[in-house]
Order: sequence, then structure tokens, then C-alpha cells
Amino acid sequence: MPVPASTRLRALLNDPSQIIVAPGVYDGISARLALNAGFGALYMTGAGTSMSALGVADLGLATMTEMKQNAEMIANLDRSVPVIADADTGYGATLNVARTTASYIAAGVAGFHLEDQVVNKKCGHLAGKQLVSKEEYLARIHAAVETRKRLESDIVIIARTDALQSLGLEESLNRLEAAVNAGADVAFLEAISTREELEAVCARFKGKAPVMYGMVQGFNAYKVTVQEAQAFGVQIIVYAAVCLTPSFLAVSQALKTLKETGDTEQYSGQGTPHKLFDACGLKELVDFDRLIADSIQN
Ligand SMILES: C[C@](O)(C(=O)O)[C@H](CC(=O)O)C(=O)O
Repeated sequence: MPVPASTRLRALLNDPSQIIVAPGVYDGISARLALNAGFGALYMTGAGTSMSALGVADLGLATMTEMKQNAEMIANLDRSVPVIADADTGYGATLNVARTTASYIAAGVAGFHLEDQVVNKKCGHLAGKQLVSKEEYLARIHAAVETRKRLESDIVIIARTDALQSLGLEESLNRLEAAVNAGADVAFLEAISTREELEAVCARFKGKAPVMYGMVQGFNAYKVTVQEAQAFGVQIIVYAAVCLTPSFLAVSQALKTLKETGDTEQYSGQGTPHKLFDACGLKELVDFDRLIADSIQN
């Protein structure tokens, strides 16, 4: 029996000398490229899923089913590489959160984060976010923890709070601490923008729970390298936009060039689309097909 991805993620988390670096992926190509680049974990960005699967900005429009479907595809490209997936608010009340947890477990997701925004949420870096009460947030965490227990899973539950913007640092840390006491495994303070905030979350959870940091370039996120994050005590760092930003910029440029010049020949010497097929498993698929054909003939 192969080791479940959640168990692998737990093993990584149990070693505080390691930092888990998870690039944000949102579709088959970005996930394949991140796997081919050798990352030991992936992060399924909800913002990226919303934009790539639905064509809309991250305003809580993606449903649980759409999120789970994307997470399942990504998690099953290489089951030995754990995928941490965005589960937003859990998509409803307690029973919805339980269903989300069960669905993510069945999909092969290794870990997921649950936050305290209202169901019609916004990307964590936008203004005007609204929160549910601490009690309602903790009910979400309890529902996930209880479901995990009933399904005998070890999926990693990451508590995220978006409270920094409206309630401030101390109340945000209190919310995360209560979530960890309720059985969440990891603390994720969303939209950190200063060194003090990053230091404070690491200090509060030192020896109690691993800390996750969301490093989104271009927003107001406090900028750290992987090495600096590790020195602060961060154990998971996710780069939600690392694939989104270059794909947005490069594709926009290529389309502009086609529109203006009527030509795509500047890419002709690059060896694509063949290289892209190779990046997405062409050789393995052809080899498999041949193996079966040979086995029928013999
Ligand atoms: C982490 C995040 O939830 C995501 O969906 O990747 C987003 C990131 C983004 O919008 O770039 C967030 O809310 O921070």
C-alpha cells in the first residue's frame, strides 16, 4: 500500500528543521511543471482555480465541487507529492464543512485550509473582507476535525484567519490559537504585511503548531525568501501566484503580438508544443500504450 499523501505531509511537518515550499498551481500544466521542477509539495490556489476553471476573480464563486475536482486532478498526477488545497470557508455551514472535508479526503488531498470569512468571501489581500464570529469559525474547525476522525484520516487541517484587517493582530492570533486547540494542525495568518506580524505568529505557535505563510508577490505581503521564512520559524510557505503571474504576463504578450502582427512565429524555434506534451507525460503514455499492444500480440 503506498503511503497516503497526507501521511507524507505529516512526516514533513514533524521535522521542524525542514521548510515545505509549495508553489501555487491551478491547472494541469502548472501542476505538471511544478512537479517536473522537483517541488516536494504543491499548493492548489483557490484564486487560480477560480480564474482558470471559472474565468472569474477570487470572490467566493467557486463551489466545493469545482474546487474538489481541480484538487483531485492535481493530487493524482503524482500521488507521492502532497497537495495542500484551498478550501476557503468550507462552503457553507457545519454539514457543508463536513462534506468538504470528506470530499477532499476522498480526492487524495494531503492538507487544506479553512478560514473565517463569510461564505461570499474575497481574496485575502483585498479590502472589505467580512468575518464570521469566532464561534462560527470554530464550528467549521470542529466539523472538519470530527469528520477526519470518523473517516480515520490523517489529512492536515490548516486554520486560516483573515481577521488581521478588521480585528488586528492579537485577536487574529487568539482565533488561530482557539482553532489549534480545537484540533487544527497548522496556523495560517492571512495577509501578513509586516515583519512584526510574521514574528508574532511564529512566536505564538513555537513548539505548539507549525506556521504556514502565504507569500503573494505583487500584493502587500511581507517579502521573504524561503531561507528567511525558515529563519523566522515558518514550516510551510506557499507561493500562490508563482505560476499565475508569469502565465498572465507571457500569454497576454503573445496574444498582443498575434493581434498586432498577425503572426506567432517568434515561438517557432522553441520546440513546443512537443516539449509541452513531454512535460505532460507523453512518453509514459506512449510507453504504456505500447506495452499493452505488445502484451496482446505475444
Ligand atoms: C492564498 C489564496 O487564498 C489563494 O487562493 O491562493 C489567495 C491568494 C491570491 O489571491 O493571490 C489569498 O486569498 O491570499
